[in-house]
Amino acid sequence: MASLATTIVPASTRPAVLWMASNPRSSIQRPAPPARAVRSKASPAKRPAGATPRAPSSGDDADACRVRVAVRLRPRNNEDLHFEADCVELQPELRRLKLRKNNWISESYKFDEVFTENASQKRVYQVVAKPVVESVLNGFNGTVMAYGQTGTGKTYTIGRLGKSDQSERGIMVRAMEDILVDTSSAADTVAISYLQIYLESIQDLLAPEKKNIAIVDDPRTGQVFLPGAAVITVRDLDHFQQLLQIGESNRHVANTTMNTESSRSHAILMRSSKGKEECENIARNEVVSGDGLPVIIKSKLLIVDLAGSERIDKSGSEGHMLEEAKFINLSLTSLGKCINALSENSPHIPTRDSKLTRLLHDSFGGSARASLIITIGPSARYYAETASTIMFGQRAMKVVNMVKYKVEFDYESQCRKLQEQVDSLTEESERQQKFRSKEKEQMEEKLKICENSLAELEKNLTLKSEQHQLESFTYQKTLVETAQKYEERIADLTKQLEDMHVRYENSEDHLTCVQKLLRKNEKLIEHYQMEHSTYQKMLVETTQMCEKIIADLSQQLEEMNTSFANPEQPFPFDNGTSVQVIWYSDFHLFWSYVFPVVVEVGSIWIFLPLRLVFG
Ligand SMILES: Nc1ncnc2c1ncn2[C@@H]1O[C@H](COP(=O)(O)OP(=O)(O)OP(=O)(O)O)[C@@H](O)[C@H]1O
Repeated sequence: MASLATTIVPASTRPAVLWMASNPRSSIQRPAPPARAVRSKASPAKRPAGATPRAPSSGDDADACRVRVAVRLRPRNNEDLHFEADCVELQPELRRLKLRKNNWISESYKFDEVFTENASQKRVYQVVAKPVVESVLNGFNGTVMAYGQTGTGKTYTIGRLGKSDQSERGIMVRAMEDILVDTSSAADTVAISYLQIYLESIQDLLAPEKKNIAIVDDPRTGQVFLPGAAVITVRDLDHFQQLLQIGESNRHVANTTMNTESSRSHAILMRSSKGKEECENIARNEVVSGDGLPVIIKSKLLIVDLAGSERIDKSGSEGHMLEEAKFINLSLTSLGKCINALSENSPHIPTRDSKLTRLLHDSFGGSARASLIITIGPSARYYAETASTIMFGQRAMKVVNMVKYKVEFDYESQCRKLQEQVDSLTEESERQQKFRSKEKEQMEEKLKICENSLAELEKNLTLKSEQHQLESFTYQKTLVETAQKYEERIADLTKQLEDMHVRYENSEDHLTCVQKLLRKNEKLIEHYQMEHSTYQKMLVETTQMCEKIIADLSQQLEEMNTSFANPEQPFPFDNGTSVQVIWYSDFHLFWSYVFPVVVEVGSIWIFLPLRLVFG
């Protein structure tokens, strides 16, 4: 069994990895789907449903699952210009590389692709990484790894951000670009972890406080996990580039004689994803037989930027850097051993020798589709390092992966779905309960209002009834009283009537009496009239007589006055006789006035009743 340890020249290193998800529980082996374009947002491609699970064994199948290896030549740098001789000659059209040991000895090596120093980043991605990315998007695990001597362009090829110049973008950014284009569904997620293996300790480049992260193997499926690593969901490409930048700033880098920015750790970017539509497809057609459980395919992509191998005597590493270089070379040697074992179909693969090989256990030489790009410099000065790298690539080309299609029942999603249903039902139930209790409260309130109204009505009714009773009583009383009054009145009236009858009868009697009296009075009137006329006659006569007397007397008086005035003339009543008349007017009788007339004649008083009768 050939060992890479013997072929890899101990040197400095700087590895990096991008990791994409896997299914830890159930896996079903399936053949690799034919390579095709990365799915577009508009029409996401489905994995062929009829693929039959089987492990590649030989011939075309074995070749289809073989690790693809491309070699990339770095352009000359200032140091290379000092050495005129190149040790490599590329024949890209033949996919061959000629390695010249000296002017006489040279060897040719065939690779899956040979990139000259003029090869663009885009072309490198399309040839080396894109098929793996497509494979990952179809549900397979995939690994892209860069290996090479320090300063030959691994980080340039893998991790270049290309923010200012998009054409400079490396494999990590371009892979994520394709993944994000494919991950259009809201159900799909893209999450990454970015780690470094530094001094045999796995550290989180996105959460630097996480050091010495443990590797967990699933003995049943052979899957590798890093449960302690931060998993960040990628929002978009800008976000991803920011994450890469953060990771790069946390990566251990040193200035060596061979590279001013030499990575002192292996960087590993892991990307995990899951596709709902594919799961449904598989659930319907292939995997699930009527149990109705959703399945999910998780695929994992690892992009690894290995630390560069370096010869300590050439890199000039000392002290801590020397310590770093030893660890780097140790892990790379361990990787070489594993690749040797894999290339020779050895029953034992010493993956447990280093953190790097443990981490790559299921991704390189495991169940993943893998591509390796080896980077070399042109200078003959580094012939041995270049030769070692080429041999590493040549052995890697013999590694055949057992590409597996990872399917697992999506208990988590099913559980989440059921939980959502339970939550929704609970929410609905609570809502209903709230509604019912609110309704109950409202009903109780209404009932209370009704009861109050009823009580009020009853009260009013009682009051009214009492009032009515009182009124009725009063009315009855009044009625009785009125009846009594009427009865009394009737009695009175009856009595009055009787009285009136009596009086009428009496008045009739009286009338008869009056009539009788009238008749009597008529006679009396007649009598009185007669009497009146008699008296009138008498009055006239008396009056006449009195007037005569008065006249006589007046004459006598006159004569007497004359006598008094003439004393020689004798007074008619010289004998002393005088006459005086006295009148009384207030004396009257029925229908007549009686005037008493007193006449004094001499010493005799004569009383004369004078009666006036009015007819
Ligand atoms: N194809 C290329 N075109 C242009 N420049 C390149 C190319 N490859 C490498 N370089 C340059 O060479 C230098 C070293 O490259 P890089 O750091 O990528 O090497 P490395 O293999 O990652 O080294 P290390 O292992 O020490 O980290 C960088 O300045 C880089 O820009």
